[in-house]
Amino acid sequence: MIVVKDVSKQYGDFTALQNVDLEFGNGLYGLLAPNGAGKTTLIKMLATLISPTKGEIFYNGKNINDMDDQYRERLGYLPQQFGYYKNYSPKQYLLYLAALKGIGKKEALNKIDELLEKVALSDVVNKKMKKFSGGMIQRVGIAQALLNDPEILILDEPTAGLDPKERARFRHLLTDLARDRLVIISTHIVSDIESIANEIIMIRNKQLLYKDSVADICATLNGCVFETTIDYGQLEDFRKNNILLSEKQEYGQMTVRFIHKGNSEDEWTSVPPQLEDVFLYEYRDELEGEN
Ligand SMILES: Nc1ncnc2c1ncn2[C@@H]1O[C@H](COP(=O)(O)OP(=O)(O)OP(=O)(O)O)[C@@H](O)[C@H]1O
Repeated sequence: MIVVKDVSKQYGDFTALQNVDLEFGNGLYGLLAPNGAGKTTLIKMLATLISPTKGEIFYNGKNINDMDDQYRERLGYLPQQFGYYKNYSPKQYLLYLAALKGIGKKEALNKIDELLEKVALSDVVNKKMKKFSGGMIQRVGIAQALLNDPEILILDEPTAGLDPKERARFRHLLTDLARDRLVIISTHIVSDIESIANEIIMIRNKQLLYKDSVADICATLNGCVFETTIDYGQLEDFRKNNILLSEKQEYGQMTVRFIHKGNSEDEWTSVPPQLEDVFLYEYRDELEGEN
């Protein structure tokens, strides 16, 4: 189990994270927040690439920085941008990394075959990676993170740039990997993790906002999410009085999904909150500039 205890991280005068407490057991955890919220900072601390300015991180009761290699032997990590050699085949690349990790060649070859099968790249083991799609490269990235059979697997925005089909494949793979290990994946895309994460972690204003199941996080907006149809001309006023989540134009009218706390109106339909609703609601200030 990993315990993050009262961890803060400063970059010079800038505070990236403040007083974060977290616990991770086995299973799949989705670290969900907009860009710049501090996901990579947390992940780099969990991977011992940077140290907390304050607080400690423990693995099974021991400080991970003190554990040093003992911890890293148990860790698989895929950074946001991972370096690979495009003229190498996946097999050559993984053999090279295995050698760096001190894994013997025979053992490495067996392991590499097994891993490339797991990430569905068996038919391209000897093909140069320069022809690979973004999804295929990310799967090579996962395979390299699994070389040492890690108890902990940490993936920083692994679905960036993937198409919907690759994302779906990724979700299956992650579910499979999380059966017998701790998997932490960071993303700003709700649908990447909504259906697969045991728990979602949300960070806002440098602090932990939620660490809970999707159902419990959604329940924070129970009774507050509605849909209705309005005339296009009413949209501006509607925006002033409600928090708009989405709008769709249909036959000259607008179907809007929105949040309203307080008395509702008869023509509004109350709908069950989705994780996307909570995301848009909680990060409405951060997301404002993006649309
Ligand atoms: N080395 C650094 N020096 C100074 N500020 C940094 C450094 N690394 C990150 N930051 C700042 O800390 C904040 C959190 O960055 P971080 O990369 O952890 O966010 P993130 O949620 O992972 O976003 P992204 O997905 O864009 O990487 C940002 O405001 C960022 O500019």
